Amino acid sequence: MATHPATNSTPAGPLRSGNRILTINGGSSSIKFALYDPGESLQKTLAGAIERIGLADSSLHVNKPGQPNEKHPLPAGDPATAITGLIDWLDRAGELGKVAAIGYRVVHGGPAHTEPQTVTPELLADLRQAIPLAPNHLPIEIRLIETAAARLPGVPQVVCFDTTFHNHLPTVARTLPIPRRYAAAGVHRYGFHGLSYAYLLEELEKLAGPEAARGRVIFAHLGNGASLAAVRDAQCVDTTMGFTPDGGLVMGTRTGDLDPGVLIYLVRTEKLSPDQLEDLVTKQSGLLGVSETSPDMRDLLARRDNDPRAAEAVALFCYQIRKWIGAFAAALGGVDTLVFAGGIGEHAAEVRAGACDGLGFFGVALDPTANAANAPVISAGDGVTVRVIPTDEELMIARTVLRIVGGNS
Ligand SMILES: Nc1ncnc2c1ncn2[C@@H]1O[C@H](COP(=O)(O)OP(=O)(O)O)[C@@H](O)[C@H]1O
Ligand SMILES: CC(=O)OP(=O)(O)O
Ligand SMILES: [Mg+2]
Repeated sequence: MATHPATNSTPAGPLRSGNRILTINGGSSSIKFALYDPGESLQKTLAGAIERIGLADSSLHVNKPGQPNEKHPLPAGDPATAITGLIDWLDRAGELGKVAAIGYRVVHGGPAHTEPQTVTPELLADLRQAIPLAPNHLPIEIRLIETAAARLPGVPQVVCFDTTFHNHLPTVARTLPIPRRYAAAGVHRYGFHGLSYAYLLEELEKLAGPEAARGRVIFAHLGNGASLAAVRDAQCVDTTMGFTPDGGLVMGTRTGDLDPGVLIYLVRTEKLSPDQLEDLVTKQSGLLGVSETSPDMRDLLARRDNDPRAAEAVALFCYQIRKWIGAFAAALGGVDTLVFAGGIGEHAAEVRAGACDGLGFFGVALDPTANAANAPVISAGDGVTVRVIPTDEELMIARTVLRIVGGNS
């Protein structure tokens, strides 16, 4: 196959202090980014996000360590416009010329790509083939890679997959109960949010020691997309998301697990096309569908005293997390540590309290004051240690880039 220079990224030698690694974490409504100096301690020099992509009031938020946060209007009708705007802004800010490598979070690499690697035309072709496995994420992620590569030709690019953390799921957790021939074609549980889980596991070891990190741990990554992972002896033994990031726990706009009979019913009675069905279960459902107002937990918590639909959406989210904690406690044979992370997990005390409510029978009890303060440890008593750990997918991407593209000078 002919190579396209803009997307044929090969390592360009060791990264040096003063160079920058640009990390890009693209989602359906936001793009998070960061710049790292690849010197000794891999220091973050700048971070930010483009939010509300596709809406009239999209904006660029920038945070430089030790300086007040900046917010700039940035027209971003679609992700390609957003990334172009970001690159233009980095150029004006004098940062673009320092970018010596780019790392991307890519949600799904399909069956063929589960380990981080440099970007090649062949990889991009395979990612295009894998779009039906993550239709809400992959088209955007591919556009981001292509657009950035065209603006920064010759700069090495590395992709890091969300699925890598779950590569060794036990067969019993990996298997979906459909005819075996589909499993052979790659239809099985993959699991996602793996960069976040890998970071949280490392942080847990730093905070609580190797024994805790090798114990029975349940991680709850609760953001717009949300999942839980059960980890024992530092290996993932099960996770809520499945073949696509649409499964498992109810999410902002995604159903999570749903009786397949509902899908058959909708196709039969409403004559929905595959695209319409996808839009229904991935964009109109979840917290948005139940509340009829918003997919955003902040909005729902603010409304729930006056709007029973918002209250029901919050209650459903908490109830499902509690059920998954119970299920994963069974899978692990008990729980030593429970970790909350992600925008909701890190900031919404009410959700953590709701999720843990009634779990005292197996040793989960929260300290209400610590929980309200989003403290690092929010449990009471000597049962399960419940922690809040801010996640950092960007740092995991930067570390991977450094490993693949070249060491420190
Ligand atoms: N202070 C807060 N209280 C409650 N929810 C919050 C708070 N801050 C952020 N969130 C929620 O976190 C979610 C976004 O999480 P995030 O991890 O940033 O999402 P993603 O990376 O999946 O786009 C939204 O539902 C938002 O309302
Ligand atoms: C996998 C997934 O759902 O990612 P996000 O939470 O970023 O949408
Ligand atoms: Mg996220």
